[in-house]
Amino acid sequence: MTKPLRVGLAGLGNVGAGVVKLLDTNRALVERRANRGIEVVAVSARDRHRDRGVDTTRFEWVDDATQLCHRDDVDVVVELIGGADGPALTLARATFDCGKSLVTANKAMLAHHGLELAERAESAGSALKYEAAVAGGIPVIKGLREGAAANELAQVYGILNGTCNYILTSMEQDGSPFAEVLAEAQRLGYAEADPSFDIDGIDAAHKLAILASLSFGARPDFGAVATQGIREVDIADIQHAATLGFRIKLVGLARQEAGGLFQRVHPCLVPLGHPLAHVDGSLNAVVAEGNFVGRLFFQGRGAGEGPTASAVVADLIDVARGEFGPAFAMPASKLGALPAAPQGDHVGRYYLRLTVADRPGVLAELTAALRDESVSIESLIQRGTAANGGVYVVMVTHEGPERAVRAALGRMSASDSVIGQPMMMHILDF
Ligand SMILES: NC(=O)C1=CN([C@@H]2O[C@H](COP(=O)(O)OP(=O)(O)OC[C@H]3O[C@@H](n4cnc5c(N)ncnc54)[C@H](O)[C@@H]3O)[C@@H](O)[C@H]2O)C=CC1
Ligand SMILES: N[C@@H](CC=O)C(=O)O
Ligand code: NA
Repeated sequence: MTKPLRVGLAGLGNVGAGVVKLLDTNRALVERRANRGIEVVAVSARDRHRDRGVDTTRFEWVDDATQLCHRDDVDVVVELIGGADGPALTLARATFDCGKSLVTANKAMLAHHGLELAERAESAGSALKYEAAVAGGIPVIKGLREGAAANELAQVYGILNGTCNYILTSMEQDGSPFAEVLAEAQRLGYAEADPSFDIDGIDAAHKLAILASLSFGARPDFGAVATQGIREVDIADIQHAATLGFRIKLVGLARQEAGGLFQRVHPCLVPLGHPLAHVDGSLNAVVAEGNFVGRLFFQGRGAGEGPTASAVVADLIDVARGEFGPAFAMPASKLGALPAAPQGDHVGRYYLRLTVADRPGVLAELTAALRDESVSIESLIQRGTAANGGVYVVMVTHEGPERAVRAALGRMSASDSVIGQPMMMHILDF
């Protein structure tokens, strides 16, 4: 049998410790599948003595993670530090400079520097593998890069952040307060080091930039993703949505439109009949639509130690087998800089929730604003009393350009009758 693949592991947090546990538990199986052993030889983290629930003292300790790739006894580096820049990026560059392969779960780094890293990997004849970076344990990178490679993809979208999905599901099912559920998601190891990356949609946007690159042959471009998180989603919105036959999910969506590549992360109303509506807790799901394969639906655990380690070790098995290939859908030199589609051109139905003073004539004011922007309404309900003493007015528009709906909302917000910030959300209609 070929000599074992020797791993230098940078980062021993949730995911790093999970990788060590998985390799311990499934050692013989991994060896059979890779046709050679996979052995961690050296590790690096911030704190040498922390209890990680697994023995890491048997590995060589390296204070400076960058040194891992320079060691003669390391064939492949696994980067599980995190962060778009800083030590993770330094290590990734150094690994390719050393002519070695890199496995990473770092979506932030790939969304910002994916093209550069793919070019470096190709020049070095090395592999850049990142299955864990998008939707944790779900094999969606392999699914799109390999399984769907023969298809023209019309759109790719899904629930890409386990922490947000866990929060929205708990708010809906138990009425739990936002802050309490976020703390629980952190305890369970789902959240990013800075959880605002989760709740502000940034983490999902990192993943969407990677999915868009794989799906449309674009260079990963985090800056082109319009991003809105879940901070403004109120428990009242969740209840109104349920009354109307929807669930609220944070959805990342990329599609080719007439004006270019549309990329957005935003809370959406998902009809109960759509499979995404039933993806709950820390589960993630990705939908891709190909011109020959039709609709693909990937679902599974998107965050946490075990599922993420599963994806990291799957990549290590690829490297052990010598299965390299381009990092994204095609060689880096062929990835295009696609123009971004104007967000206002997006056509769809929208949910609008306003809190208004309970007095005559208010509804007439609101409907006048909609009429002036040529937005037509499919349904309108006035219900419940908000905490600020106003009443909720909830509307669902007919399909139309987003620009017009935003303009109408702007007019409505300017009215003295509207209290506080209105909420506007997209309805997922495909
Ligand atoms: N936790 C999850 O469910 C998932 C995490 N990821 C990604 O995996 C990566 C790791 O995430 P977690 O394990 O959750 O983070 P974590 O915060 O639990 O662990 C980070 C580790 O990196 C170490 N570290 C920090 N600076 C370092 C440096 N300069 N040199 C060496 N080690 C250093 C820390 O000591 C710690 O052991 C991140 O890129 C994250 O976005 C991806 C998918 C799921
Ligand atoms: N913080 C992320 C972890 C996985 O990528 C999430 O909650 O999805
Ligand atoms: Na994955």
